[in-house]
Amino acid sequence: MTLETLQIQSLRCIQNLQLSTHARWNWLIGANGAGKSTVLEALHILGTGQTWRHGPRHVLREGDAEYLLSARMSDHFLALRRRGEVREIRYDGESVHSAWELLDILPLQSLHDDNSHFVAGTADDRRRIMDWGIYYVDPYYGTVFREYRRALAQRNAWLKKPQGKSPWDSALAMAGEGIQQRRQDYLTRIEPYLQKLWTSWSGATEILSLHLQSGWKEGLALQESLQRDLGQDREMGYTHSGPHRANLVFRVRQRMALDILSRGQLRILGLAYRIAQLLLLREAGFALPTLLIDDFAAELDESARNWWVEQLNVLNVQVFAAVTAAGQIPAGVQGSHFYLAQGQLEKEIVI
Ligand SMILES: Nc1ncnc2c1ncn2[C@@H]1O[C@H](COP(=O)(O)OP(=O)(O)OP(=O)(O)O)[C@@H](O)[C@H]1O
Repeated sequence: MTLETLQIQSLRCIQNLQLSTHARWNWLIGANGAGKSTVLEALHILGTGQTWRHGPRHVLREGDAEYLLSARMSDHFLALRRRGEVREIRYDGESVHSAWELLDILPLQSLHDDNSHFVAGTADDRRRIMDWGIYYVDPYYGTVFREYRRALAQRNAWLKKPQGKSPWDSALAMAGEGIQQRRQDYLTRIEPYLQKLWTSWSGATEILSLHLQSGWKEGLALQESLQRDLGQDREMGYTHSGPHRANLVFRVRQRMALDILSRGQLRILGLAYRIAQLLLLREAGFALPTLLIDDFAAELDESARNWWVEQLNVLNVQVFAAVTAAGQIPAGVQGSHFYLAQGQLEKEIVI
C-alpha cells in the first residue's frame, strides 16, 4: 500500500509536520539532528507499534503529553496515539488491538544503522529480518512461530519452579523443528537471488552461500537438546536451546564474509540480502513493503549508491531515505526532496 500523507505530532524534535509523500522516492535531507530519523521513526511506530531505536518514553517530545501519528494510504487511514502507557491505534476508524495486525496494514522494512549492517550486526537482528521475510511468503510461519513463543514462555515459567518432567518440551520441540525447517527452505529459495545480486554488484562470480545455525547442538534433535541442557536451563531459569538462538551466517569464497569483506562490502551484502527478500516476496505475488532507510549513503561510494538505487528502482517500491546532503542522492532519481531543519520542513522539491 502506498503512503500518500504522513502527519507527525510531538515526536522527538518534531512538533507538527505534515508531508505529502511521493509514491517512489522520499528523500529526507538535513544536517545532523534535523529530524530525518524522527520521520523514519514515526513511520516505524505506525507500521509496527514499536519504537525504532529509542525507548517508548524517550520519543515523546519534551514538554508534551502525547504523540499522535497518522497516515493516509490508498483511501485508508491509520492513526496511532500514545499517552503515557496507553496506546490507541485506529484503522479506518476501527480499533486495532494487536500490533501484529499492523504488519498487514502497513508493511515496512526498516534499515537503520544497527540492522543495515546486518551481516556484521547481531544474530538477533539477522533472525528478526529473516523471520520477517518468511512470515510473508510462508502462510503457516506466523502460526508455528506463535506456538513456539507460547511454549517457550511456558517452559521458561516452569523452569523457575520446576517439578517432575517438563510438560512443554514436546510442543516446544515440534514447533521449534518446524521453524528450523521453514527457515532452511526459505534460505534455499533466497540464495540464488542473493548470488545474482552479489555478482551484479561485484562484477565477479564469487561463490556466496547462506548457512543457518539452528540454535541447538548440531546432530541432535531439539527435544534431545532440551533434555541434555535441562540442568543448565534450571540453573539459569531460561531455555538455552532452540530457534530463538539461531544464527544466519554469510560465506563468500567459502570463508566467513565477516572475516574477508570490507565494512562497505559487508553493508552492500546486507543490502543485497534485503533486496533478495523483496524479490522473493514479489515472486510470491505479495505487495512490497515501504522501505525506511536511515543514513542511506553510509559507507557507500558513488557506484554502490547508484547500484542500490537501481535495484530499488527495479522493484518499484516506495522508499523513505535519509541523507545529510542532496549531493548524496544519485542523479536522475525521481521523487520528493524534503529539506528538514530543527524538526521542521524548510523546503520541498519534487523531481
Ligand atoms: N524527546 C525529545 N524531545 C525533543 N527533542 C528531542 C527529543 N529526543 C531527541 N530530540 C532531539 O531531536 C533531534 C534528533 O533528531 P533526529 O535523530 O531525527 O536527527 P537526524 O536528522 O536523523 O540526525 P542525524 O543525521 O544526526 O542522524 C536532536 O536534536 C535531539 O536533541
